[in-house]
Amino acid sequence: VLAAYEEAVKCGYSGARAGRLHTPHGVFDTPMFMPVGTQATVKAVSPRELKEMGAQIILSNTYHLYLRPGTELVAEAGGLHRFMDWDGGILTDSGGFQVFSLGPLRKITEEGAAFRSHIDGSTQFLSPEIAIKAQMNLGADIIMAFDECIPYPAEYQYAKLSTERTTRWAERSQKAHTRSGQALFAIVQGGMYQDLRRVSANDLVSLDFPGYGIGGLSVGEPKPVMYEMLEQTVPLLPENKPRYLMGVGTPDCLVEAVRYGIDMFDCVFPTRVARNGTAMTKSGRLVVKNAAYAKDFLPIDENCGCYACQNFSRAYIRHLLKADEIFGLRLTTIHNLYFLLDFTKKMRQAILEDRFLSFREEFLAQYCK
Ligand SMILES: CC#C[C@H]1NC(N)=Nc2cc3[nH]c(NC)nc3cc21
Ligand SMILES: [Zn+2]
Repeated sequence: VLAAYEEAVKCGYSGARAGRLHTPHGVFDTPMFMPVGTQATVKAVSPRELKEMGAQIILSNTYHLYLRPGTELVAEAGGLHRFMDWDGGILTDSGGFQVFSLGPLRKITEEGAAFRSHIDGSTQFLSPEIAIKAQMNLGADIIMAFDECIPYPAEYQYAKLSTERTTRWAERSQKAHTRSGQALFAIVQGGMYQDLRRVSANDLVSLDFPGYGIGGLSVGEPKPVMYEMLEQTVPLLPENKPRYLMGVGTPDCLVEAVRYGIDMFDCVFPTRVARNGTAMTKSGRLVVKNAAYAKDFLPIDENCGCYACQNFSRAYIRHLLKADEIFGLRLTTIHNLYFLLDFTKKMRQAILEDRFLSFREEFLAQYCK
């Protein structure tokens, strides 16, 4: 039950694999894309629409919910599933990344991170113990250890000390985690240093977690560097445990990461670009707002099975976006989420039929970032 992972099929010539993730809210297929619902909602879409498009696990952020409305309040409401009426899987991030990327940082000590709330400027403090207690209150199926995020770029010495602290904090997260039926994943750090990545992975594996996140990639480094880090790190993680590449990403990154053996992804990209009128297609991005589509009565993608493509034209969606109609954002968001969910389903099918490498070749040949 603890996010037990059973590997169904391993693709011969790469690390790609298709598996199933067991959680208290169901058994879910991997590779999987998790729509981001930072503040207990996936922006502009309802839980019913998420179900309809095939979403299995969604992500929420402890940092945001801790600051507002408060994780105790969510616990009193019956937990995050009840609060947002979502009966699928939920993964919560620990706040480690957001503390470093959102709140004006005050001070990091061995104890934890002091910061100012980006909402009201109040002084706040997160530690492994506080972040784990907050996540137990939220009641997600999978929760993340509280880590210290290495900025990019970072000096070797700084990256080394920070990675070692993340491992100590992972152990403290483990000790603070007392909720059964809920899986705690560790987060592999190490910046862009292969040796630190290997040390981080080995140290966390010896602490024995039910799954492993990989953090600090896709932060602006050249893609070959990201793939090099994956090649060095993923093989050190147990084959029978899920690997989650945090915050990634675009379809080309997904297909490469799956090739190296990544099972789970989350990314704000599809929902974020949808809100400025950009649709994702297998040939790259389509800016529906462009004048070129004013009289284009075809759907965004004729082969797409989503609600937007089945019922509406580019001209109509462009009209809504130009008129600042909320329904326009809803349609581009529905399409982008469906596109990524369907893409991971296609990758899984290709792995099961042992044709993943040709699937990857064909996709990359057609897709331009
Ligand atoms: C360094 C580090 C780290 C990771 N630590 C935690 N707790 N969450 C993350 C969320 C992310 N989103 C993105 N987007 C590119 N990268 C992420 C990295 C992390
Ligand atoms: Zn569509």
